[in-house]
Amino acid sequence: MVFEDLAGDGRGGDYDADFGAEAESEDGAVGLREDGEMGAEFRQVVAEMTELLGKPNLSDFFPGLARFDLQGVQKQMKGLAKRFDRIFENIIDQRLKMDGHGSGTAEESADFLQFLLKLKDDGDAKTPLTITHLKALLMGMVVGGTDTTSNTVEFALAEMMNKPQVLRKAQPEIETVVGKDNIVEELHIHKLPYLYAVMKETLRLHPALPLLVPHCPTESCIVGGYTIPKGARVFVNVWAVHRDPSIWTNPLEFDPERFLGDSKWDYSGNDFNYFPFGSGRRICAGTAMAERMFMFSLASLVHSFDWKLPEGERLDLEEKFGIVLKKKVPLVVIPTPRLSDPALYE
Ligand code: HEM
Repeated sequence: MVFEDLAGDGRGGDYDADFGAEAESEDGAVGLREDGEMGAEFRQVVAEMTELLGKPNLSDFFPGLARFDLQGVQKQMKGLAKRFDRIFENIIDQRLKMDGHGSGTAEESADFLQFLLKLKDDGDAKTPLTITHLKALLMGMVVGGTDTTSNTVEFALAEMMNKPQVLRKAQPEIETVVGKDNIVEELHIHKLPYLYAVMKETLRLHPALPLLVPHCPTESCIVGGYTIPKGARVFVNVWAVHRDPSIWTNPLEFDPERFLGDSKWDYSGNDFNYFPFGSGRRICAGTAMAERMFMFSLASLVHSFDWKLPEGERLDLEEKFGIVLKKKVPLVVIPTPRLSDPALYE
């Protein structure tokens, strides 16, 4: 197994050519053929949407030109939104059909979607949850939470391989909590302070959204002596703040230790020296999930495998700047199992 392209975007060529995963079902409905194909299409739409979100759009800078959609960004985005919608409808339909047959299958797989559908059915007359809300929520989660988290895990592993003493410290910590005869489970991840420091340090050096998301004041205001006019597009360069030598000692060094002990840094959004998840009312809605996904993925990778670079490969930590920060060259590494029982890998 080669661990590569965590972001799932190592694609090239013509995306539309791949958008052929549709088939006419017996009842004439157009649907996606197989779960696997749906998964591939899904990953592709997420990647395309993330890329498009980061594309500078003339219409944002010259609103008078917006109706011409000169770069076709709006048109492309509408197309992607339709593709997303179709995928979600398919998944929801499948789930509702399972429910309808009363086979018990849906109950067995009581997952987040199941929970949302129940919430919709139970209904709250004051703030009803409709299928449209539900689809919007799922879209927010996948667009906001997929590439951000996977890119952070990829950077963390790359940094750990670049600094083997970090890996050598993380592995025994996990081993003590989990055991070499066991795989990582969610209950373990709260007992790994060193790995948590690795996560914080990765988010300092490589914040997944280096300029946060564009903000726009509803009223003119003065910040630090500068007037920010109503409606201005404001980018906050958290990437630069996280590397500011007046705040951080050796800012360019990957050093998880700085987040250990009585470290005062947290990312609750109250400290404008360290805020990888943003701040205020629009702070990341998925911080808790990001923590769990990151910690679970990285702990599992580091606990279950030793990692090395392919023969002759050089470790490259360069970043590709965009609205979502990612590695310029995807990490390609070779895992070697390290757990005591091969059955744990089945
Ligand atoms: C390492 C992982 C992640 C990082 C670094 C991150 C970072 C951010 C940042 C910086 C913002 C903008 C905050 C601002 O401008 O002040 C944001 C917004 C958001 N994030 Fe995340 N995020 C991550 C994972 C997730 C996950 C897993 C989800 C969903 C499950 C998620 C959902 C959202 C949503 C919905 C918003 C928009 C919130 C709003 O505008 O009210 N994020 N995120």
